[in-house]
Amino acid sequence: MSKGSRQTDSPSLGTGAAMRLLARPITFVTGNSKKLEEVKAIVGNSIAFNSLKLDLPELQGEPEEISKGKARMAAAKVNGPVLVEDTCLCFNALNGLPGPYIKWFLEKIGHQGLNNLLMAYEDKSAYAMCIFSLAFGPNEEPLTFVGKTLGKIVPPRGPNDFGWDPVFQPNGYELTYAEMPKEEKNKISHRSKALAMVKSHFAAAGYLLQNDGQSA
Ligand SMILES: O=P(O)(O)OP(=O)(O)OP(=O)(O)OC[C@H]1O[C@@H](n2cnc3c(O)ncnc32)[C@H](O)[C@@H]1O
Ligand SMILES: [Mg+2]
Repeated sequence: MSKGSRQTDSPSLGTGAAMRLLARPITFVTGNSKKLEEVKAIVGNSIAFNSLKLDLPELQGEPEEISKGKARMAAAKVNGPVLVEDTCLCFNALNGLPGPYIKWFLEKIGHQGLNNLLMAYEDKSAYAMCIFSLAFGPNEEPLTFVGKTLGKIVPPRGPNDFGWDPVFQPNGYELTYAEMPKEEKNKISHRSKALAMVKSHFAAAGYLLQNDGQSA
């Protein structure tokens, strides 16, 4: 884990960086409206933010570095503090792949193709991982917040609303993410675990952020 990273199971919080956000609204940048929907539902009123719909380039590399690079690009576009996230779906039998490349895998081979990738392996276990990055400007080291949910890859079940939800069944559930009520997914998801860290980070600084009503 690199410098500035927070993991769900090690909530050590620093307050210095968050204090600097007081004067400026934060912008959550994503091209994915389903992500935005979930982020809004999970944070409720606890973090005020603007949003900007922007498709940033898909980077390559280790997941945390990808998320940080995305934050730097977003901060350069917005010219202010930003929050971004990058989502991975990692198959243990494939040493973590497709990981950050899941978007293209899903687009090219679909749900059945993702199952087929694991056909030769007994081990169908996988984890969903979300890495939020908070950046104050394009030239500053972003802070990262990592959330993981463990599960397995199954033949698709449930509505095809959001990405790979129909093929991911979290441990302890008989339902895929897609089959769960949204509120249930948002209680246990990789995204909600990472956002809990983001919320703690802001809460530790003792204030709530204000937005300026600008969202797209
Ligand atoms: O603009 P950004 O935020 O990058 O949005 P994106 O859709 O490009 O998202 P990623 O680069 O993080 O790629 C993650 C892929 O996984 C999908 N995805 C993300 N979160 C998911 C979730 O909770 N359930 C199912 N699919 C998800 C998403 O639709 C993409 O295909
Ligand atoms: Mg993306």
